[in-house]
Amino acid sequence: MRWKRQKQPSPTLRGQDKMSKIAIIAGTRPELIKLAPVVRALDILFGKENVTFYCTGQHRKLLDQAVDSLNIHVDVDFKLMTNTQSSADIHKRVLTVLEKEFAQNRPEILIVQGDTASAFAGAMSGFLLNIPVVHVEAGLRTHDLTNPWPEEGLRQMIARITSLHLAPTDQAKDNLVKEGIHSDTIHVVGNPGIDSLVLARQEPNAQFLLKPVKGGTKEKLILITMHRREALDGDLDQFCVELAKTIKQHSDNRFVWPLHPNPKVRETVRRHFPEGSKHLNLQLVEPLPYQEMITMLDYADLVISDSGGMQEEAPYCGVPIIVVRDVTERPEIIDLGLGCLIGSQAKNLSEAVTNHLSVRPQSSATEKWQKIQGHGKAADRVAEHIVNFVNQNQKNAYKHNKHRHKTA
Ligand SMILES: CC(=O)N[C@H]1[C@@H](OP(=O)(O)OP(=O)(O)OC[C@H]2O[C@@H](n3ccc(=O)[nH]c3=O)[C@H](O)[C@@H]2O)O[C@H](CO)[C@@H](O)[C@@H]1O
Repeated sequence: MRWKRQKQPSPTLRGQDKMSKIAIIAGTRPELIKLAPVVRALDILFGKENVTFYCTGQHRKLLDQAVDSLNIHVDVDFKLMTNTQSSADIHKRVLTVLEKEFAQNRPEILIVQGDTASAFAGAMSGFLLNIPVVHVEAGLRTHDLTNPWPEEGLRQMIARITSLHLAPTDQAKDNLVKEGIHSDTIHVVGNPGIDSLVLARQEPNAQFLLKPVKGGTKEKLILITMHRREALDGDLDQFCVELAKTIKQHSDNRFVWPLHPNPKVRETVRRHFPEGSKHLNLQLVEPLPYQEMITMLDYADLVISDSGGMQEEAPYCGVPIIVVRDVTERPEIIDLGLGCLIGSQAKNLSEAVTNHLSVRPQSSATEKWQKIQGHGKAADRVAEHIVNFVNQNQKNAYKHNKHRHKTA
């Protein structure tokens, strides 16, 4: 996927005395996928030289794969990941490097996305240095601090220290208002991750799909991703038990599972499906480059997943999703009949697969979800609100300075 980072600022900003410096922080694959279109839109409005895309390197391999696949340029990569990193450790190191960086290159605003350690520590560094924080994907909630863990807690804490909340949906905005966030500071913008998806669908990469597994022509393709941390103490084990039954009962269909690199995920999965064992209709593969993943998704008949992004992307492509969790922060997809929640123990997985393979989601429901997600134009809305926010901040600062000079 190709996009250019342009140098000329738009007319919207030409009247300004000084060009604003914008910092954007990402640390993981999904943040990169969702922020790449935002970086591109901000480059156009503010000029590339005023937009710095920082990468903490919280997740190395998946992040590098996404950088390549999205062809996005990272300006500063802190390369923080270690093999033994704990959650506290990564938070501490992100805070430390950003404090040092911003002491030298202070941005006017700082943008974070979602609910990762990089997003939280990034927001915290802005808060502590008195730099206004903009939160993309604000307001997603399960209201259960253990699920997803630690993401739900991180999202809620980011909201407390954010100045501009860019919510993907009306529901997300309502969640924030109920938490006492002033509605003037919240804007519903859709999901910029879908902008990346729309672009990826324009250049399908079907390499992986061309490799036949069984030679069957009527087989349906079921795509699996599973990696939630709260599932690693038992639920993932139970999921594998249910999956083993399911692939047997659906032996005419093909199941493909790109395995997350987390060693705990791999070790659990390999205990149930050892390398070299004959599960002819289950393929365990390496994580797919983003573009191949989206092509695969477009070909898929069903998705089974605990991922946040997959809950947005599958329904967008009209592919039903079985969500292997107890709660979801994207209840709209269940309400619209685009998927179901079967619980983190995946009881009745096989039955759910049968049901979803026999009925496709209604196209009117898919269209509603596509509209909610912003039709691939969310990044422009994000950028527009950021321009207004920056302009407003500069006006306020000007008034404040004038007042100070008068009273001095
Ligand atoms: C439960 C939850 O909501 N979790 C959060 C989590 O992401 P989330 O749970 O979405 O994280 P994942 O690691 O599942 O990433 C999903 C993304 O990776 C892509 N993919 C997946 C497998 C593969 O082999 N190749 C590939 O490219 C998918 O197409 C999707 O775009 O952090 C995100 C970033 O802050 C947030 O937006 C989400 O809210």
